[in-house]
Amino acid sequence: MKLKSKQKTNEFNPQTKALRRVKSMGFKSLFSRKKKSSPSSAAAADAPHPAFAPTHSRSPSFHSRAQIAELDQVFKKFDVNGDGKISSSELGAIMSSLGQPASDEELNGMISEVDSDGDGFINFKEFVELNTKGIDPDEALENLKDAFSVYDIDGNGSISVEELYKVLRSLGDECSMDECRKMIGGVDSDGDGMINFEEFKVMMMTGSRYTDPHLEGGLECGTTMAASKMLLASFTAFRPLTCAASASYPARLAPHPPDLIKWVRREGGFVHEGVKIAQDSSFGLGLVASEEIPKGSELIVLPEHVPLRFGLTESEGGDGVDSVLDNLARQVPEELWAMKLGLKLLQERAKTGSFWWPYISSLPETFNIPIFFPGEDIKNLQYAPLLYQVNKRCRFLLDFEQEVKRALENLKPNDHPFGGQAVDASSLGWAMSAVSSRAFRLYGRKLPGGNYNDIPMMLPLIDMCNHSFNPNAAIVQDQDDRNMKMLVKVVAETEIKENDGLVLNYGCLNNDLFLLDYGFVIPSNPYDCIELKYDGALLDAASMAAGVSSPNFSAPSPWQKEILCQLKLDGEALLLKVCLGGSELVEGRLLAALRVVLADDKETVQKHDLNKLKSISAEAPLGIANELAAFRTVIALCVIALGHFPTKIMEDESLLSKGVSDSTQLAIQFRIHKKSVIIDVMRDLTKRVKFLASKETVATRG
Ligand SMILES: C[S@@+](CC[C@H](N)C(=O)[O-])C[C@H]1O[C@@H](n2cnc3c(N)ncnc32)[C@H](O)[C@@H]1O
Repeated sequence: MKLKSKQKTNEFNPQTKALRRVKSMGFKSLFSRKKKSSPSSAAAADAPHPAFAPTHSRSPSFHSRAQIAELDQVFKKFDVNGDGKISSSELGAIMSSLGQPASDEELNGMISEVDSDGDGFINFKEFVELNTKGIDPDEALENLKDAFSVYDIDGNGSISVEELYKVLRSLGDECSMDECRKMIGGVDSDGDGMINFEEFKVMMMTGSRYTDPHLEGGLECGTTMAASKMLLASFTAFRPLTCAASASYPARLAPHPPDLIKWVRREGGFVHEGVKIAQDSSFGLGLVASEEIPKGSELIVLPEHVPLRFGLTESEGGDGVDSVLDNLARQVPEELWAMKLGLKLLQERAKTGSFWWPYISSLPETFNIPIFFPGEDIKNLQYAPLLYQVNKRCRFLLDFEQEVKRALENLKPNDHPFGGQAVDASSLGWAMSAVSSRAFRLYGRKLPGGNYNDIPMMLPLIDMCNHSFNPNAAIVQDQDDRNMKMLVKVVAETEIKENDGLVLNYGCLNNDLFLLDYGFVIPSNPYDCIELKYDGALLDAASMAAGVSSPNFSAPSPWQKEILCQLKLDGEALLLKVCLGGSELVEGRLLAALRVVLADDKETVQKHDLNKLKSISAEAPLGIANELAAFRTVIALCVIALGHFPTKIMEDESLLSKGVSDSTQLAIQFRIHKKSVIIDVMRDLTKRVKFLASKETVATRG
């Protein structure tokens, strides 16, 4: 089924739009000014700037002395060497600080577009002209919104003194809190001590206080300074990678992130009227149905530009990734793919005016996953295979931190992919966890052969869906053949009742993966299992404990060895990890090995195909006695495995009942579930043993 695209163009995407315009239209677009298309306005746009020829002005808001003073200040900041003109390399620095690096050729093209005197530089007159003519009001408003979001760090719709202070200081401005207070006071027309968007707009457009036509010099000065500094900051600021703790639970990067549903709709996506974001008592935020929704309904449709991906070039519909990031990503092992996309996420988190900021600001500030557990709680997991994975990830992050530092150390500030900010193991860990707990691996574009490539993506809003093995919604992808755009949708798999959460199945995973990647575990998870090493000596011990006389797992006969090789439990291509539990109960390779090594008749074994020997539902293929010996050996193995846990389930439960930290609670729950898996396997096999023993007795009697 092909979906009709609901999306027109990327109308509300200032970031992509700016980039596209910069690349295609040149330097003027850097300041997001657009000539009007009507002949009269085009003519007006070509008129000299009011400051130089007031009679031709069509842009009264830029007449003011304050405005020229602001532009002068901005010009001086850009004109790094102070020679009164902006050179190609200075322009390159600006572009990079905007996260849009340009080649020499592009830079020269941009300069020549505005360089009316043809000297290869942009002088102040050309700069003012560029910034003041042919302004499209809608677009100017959009740009102001972007600029406003730079300061409105917590996204609550107002710029506080602290926010202004933080942003200006982060730009190296030595301003004091007092100065920031004054700047805000000069603009704050409703007197609430903050700048809301209306006040910001007036300040940026007029550079003056709109409530009072008889401005005092001091006030105007304060306002002009604020506007000027903010204008500059909006071009060059970055988002801090560290974040103050938020009071609300679950803590998000911004305490009051924007409404993601509105954002998705604004971006041309679709969100069903009956879908709302709500707090779930145990799963954090989630999506719920505020009305009954019929089966088959589309719940969310994301246009192609909304998912956050790594490494798609512009021509592929992405926004490209810079070479520093690319080189770093190459050093990430495939199994830690989440770190690759994490690099991109971190870059966007640091970037001012990132298109994805409304989404990123709503991400959790921290993740309760084992790499962030205190050492004591890593030990509390009590399960070696998981401890190994956690240590591996921690070691990777520490090593990767060094790689990142090395890659960033000799970079020019403007080439820095994270806006000049230091990136350490914990910020890398945040990004990796954000991706591992929220990204989906979906189809990318259709390849020429008709196949699709597989791309991890972060899906804003869709990733608010929590997990269930009995989902009521599913992700569907559709390519709109007219524009080859890939849409990602969530569709109701069942009828959804009012107040039901929308839940997706994240995958049939064991608790190790749920804990490592998502920070939760599932009781009675049908896919949970325990991992053991196939070890001849251990199996001999287990077998003897089960009453099997002289088992020969340590020294199998040549024909048994041959079969063990086929099972990868001997020989060169060894894969000694085997599992108990999960849907198979006893992993087929282990079961076949037990049956074969406990059999002493080569001919009987060779009558059977290996797949039959691997199957637990094949009823005692090598005879009841052999099956009983195999199952009893597994039960004894389970007893040994249980004995490896330092605590018993009852002790764990008693600890939980006393009240412990979140990470201790998770670690204890995890180990309880692992022990339960072992106990369940023992229980199931004991039933089978009883049944087989009764059959054996009947057979013997018979
Ligand atoms: C893709 S996000 C879902 C949205 C998330 N609840 C939030 O607040 O943003 C995945 C995270 O949700 C939580 N979660 C989802 N399903 C869960 C479940 N079945 N049990 C416990 N936590 C769950 C976990 O914290 C997980 O890392």
